[in-house]
Amino acid sequence: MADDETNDFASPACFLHEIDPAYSGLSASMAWADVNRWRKAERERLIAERLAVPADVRAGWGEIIAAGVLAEIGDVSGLIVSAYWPFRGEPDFRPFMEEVAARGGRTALPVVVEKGQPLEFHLWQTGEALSRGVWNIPIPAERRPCMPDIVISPVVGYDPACYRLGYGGGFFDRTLAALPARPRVIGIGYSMARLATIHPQAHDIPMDLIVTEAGTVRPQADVSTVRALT
Ligand SMILES: Nc1nc2c(c(=O)[nH]1)N(C=O)[C@@H](CNc1ccc(C(=O)N[C@@H](CCC(=O)O)C(=O)O)cc1)CN2
Ligand SMILES: Nc1ncnc2c1ncn2[C@@H]1O[C@H](COP(=O)(O)OP(=O)(O)OP(=O)(O)O)[C@@H](O)[C@H]1O
Repeated sequence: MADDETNDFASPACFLHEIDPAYSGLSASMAWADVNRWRKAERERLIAERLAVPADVRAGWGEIIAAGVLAEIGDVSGLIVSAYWPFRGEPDFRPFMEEVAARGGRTALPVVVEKGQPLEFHLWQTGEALSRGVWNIPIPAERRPCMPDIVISPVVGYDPACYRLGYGGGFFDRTLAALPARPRVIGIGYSMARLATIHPQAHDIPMDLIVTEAGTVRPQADVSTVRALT
């Protein structure tokens, strides 16, 4: 057979582009090995792109995002809110933690106990001592494990179904899967971190919503559910 005859059949026609991007089912379009490779490359690209944004612009976006989260969570008195110590150009949520404390909430930081294991959350508020944990990430010096009511989860990338791409440790997914009660999980990031899909896998757990400087993203499935009910 001549080459040009086989070419018609070399790869099947792909209609994936016709699938509604709101489709939040698991990605069957790529094998995990390919998804994993793609995620590695996307993480590098997204981190490099956000670090290329001037620090003062990022800081301005961070303030807008923090205000958006505060508006979203409302009254936090009596609640435990976990945030994070920022690195690699993540929005700086330390002022947010101060604001939560000023409003009567308690704050916590995530702690990597061991690679491949769920995170722990430990109470920490501004001014309290920090020590260095795994990967030198600052963690509370005093160990006071807690169960947060709200978890703020910084994203490297996100998609319209509110799936989160992180740094590749699988920590938040493992943690949410292991917690006895599910906290409210708010992903936060710059709108430039948006991806059409992160190619969700069985282990990926979507955020309840994602707050960016350009607005709030809720899983599109919710939108169609609401439409279907009205
Ligand atoms: N600010 C902040 N703190 C956080 C998180 C976060 O996303 N942001 N985490 C959210 O989960 C946890 C830390 N997650 C991390 C996951 C991977 C790497 C990391 O450096 N990974 C290496 C690869 C390591 C490996 O493959 O073994 C790398 O990227 O070079 C760092 C932190 C807890 N603390
Ligand atoms: N609940 C789980 N149980 C076991 N392995 C898991 C679980 N969740 C994630 N993993 C594994 O962790 C690895 C990284 O997953 P993934 O690419 O989703 O990380 P990520 O969400 O970007 O990272 P992070 O949450 O640390 O920021 C994968 O190999 C995945 O199979």
